[in-house]
Amino acid sequence: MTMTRGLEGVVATTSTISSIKDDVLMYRGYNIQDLAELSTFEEVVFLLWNGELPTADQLSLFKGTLAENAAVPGELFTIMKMYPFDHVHPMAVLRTAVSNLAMYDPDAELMDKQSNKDKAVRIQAKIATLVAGFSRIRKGLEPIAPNKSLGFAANFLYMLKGHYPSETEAQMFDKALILHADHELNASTFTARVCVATLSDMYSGITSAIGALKGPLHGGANEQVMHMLEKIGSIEWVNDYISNALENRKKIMGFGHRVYKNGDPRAKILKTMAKKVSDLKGDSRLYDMSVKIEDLIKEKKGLLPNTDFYSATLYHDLGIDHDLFTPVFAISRTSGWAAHIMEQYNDNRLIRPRAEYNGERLRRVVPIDQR
Ligand SMILES: CC(=O)SCCNC(=O)CCNC(=O)[C@H](O)C(C)(C)COP(=O)(O)OP(=O)(O)OC[C@H]1O[C@@H](n2cnc3c(N)ncnc32)[C@H](O)[C@@H]1OP(=O)(O)O
Ligand SMILES: O=C([O-])CC(=O)C(=O)O
Repeated sequence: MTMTRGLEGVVATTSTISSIKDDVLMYRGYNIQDLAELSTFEEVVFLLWNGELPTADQLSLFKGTLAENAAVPGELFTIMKMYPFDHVHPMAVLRTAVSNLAMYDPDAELMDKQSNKDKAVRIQAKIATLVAGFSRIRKGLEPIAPNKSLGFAANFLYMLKGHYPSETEAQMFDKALILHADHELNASTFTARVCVATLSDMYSGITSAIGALKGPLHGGANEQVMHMLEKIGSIEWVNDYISNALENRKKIMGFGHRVYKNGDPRAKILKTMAKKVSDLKGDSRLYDMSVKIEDLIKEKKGLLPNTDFYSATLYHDLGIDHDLFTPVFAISRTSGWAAHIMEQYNDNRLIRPRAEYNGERLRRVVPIDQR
């Protein structure tokens, strides 16, 4: 048996959903740069789940189905109102809420292909409503019902803020959703696949994936990037902060990647988007700080930003609360998780690696009165 720490370089499955090769990320063979430029999040979700981009008719039907399924049972919001808002993290709320959602789905345990596809639609549609609803509830506001005439991205921003986003805001958010939708066998997707490979249900798979995404080494890094920017405060303090952090061997959130060694292609696109939105806002303070941090980390450590770095500035400038950055990531990644869950079911085998035991051996049990 060979042991690889953190499973680095281990190929654990085959997949037709997304690929990373020579630092190019593709969904179903399409470069994400092209998808971000020429498609919408709904088209990408359809692509991930069906293997093909939709025709205009298919897209219209799919968008309608998502919109029809966006409302969540009122009981869920009643339960949310009882959460202790002062210390609960929105990712903990989301993890619980998605698990709770299963209780209100009479088909939660059905395992045939069509039932799983229908469940994927329901979870994808409702997860945005759950995040927006919680955000309002904790501010003492009532959740806003989904607006069926809006696209997925615009509807989320509308339910979150209570007013319609501008076309540019909706477009930038839509592209961010596209860029976060899937990423091969990242930790949360692997978690989802391990979970459902026991033939557990899709809600369990998505719930466990949310738990894995929450961590700061994975999706939780985008919120931590914002904490860092807040702590630094101003561009003139970047040098001191970063030098000090590196001297103390602290990890800089939003930098480094297990797979990309020459840069995360999503970070480059998100950087351009963050610039556009900060220009639009007329306040480039965070963007300028971010660029300086990027230059310094590259120079001092040779590390490049990952998807969580510039998405933080972008989400901030889109007016999203900082602790909702990771739930927003989860909204998008639900599409990828669901695609992988369905792929796992299609050719399932229990995922059960081995551990190389390196603890003590052949110990004698001493009775309790002699210990
Ligand atoms: C959507 C996503 O999940 S993208 C990733 C989001 N996570 C982050 O941004 C958190 C910060 N980054 C990291 O912790 C890492 O780069 C990870 C978790 C992304 C990848 O981890 P691994 O592949 O296991 O790399 P590992 O943590 O072993 O790092 C290798 C070396 O680079 C250093 N390094 C890696 N990332 C960073 C960083 N962000 N800041 C400072 N040093 C770093 C490590 O300290 C280590 O150095 P050493 O060999 O001298 O000890
Ligand atoms: O692939 C990874 O390890 C992490 C990542 O970038 C993602 O999930 O988007």
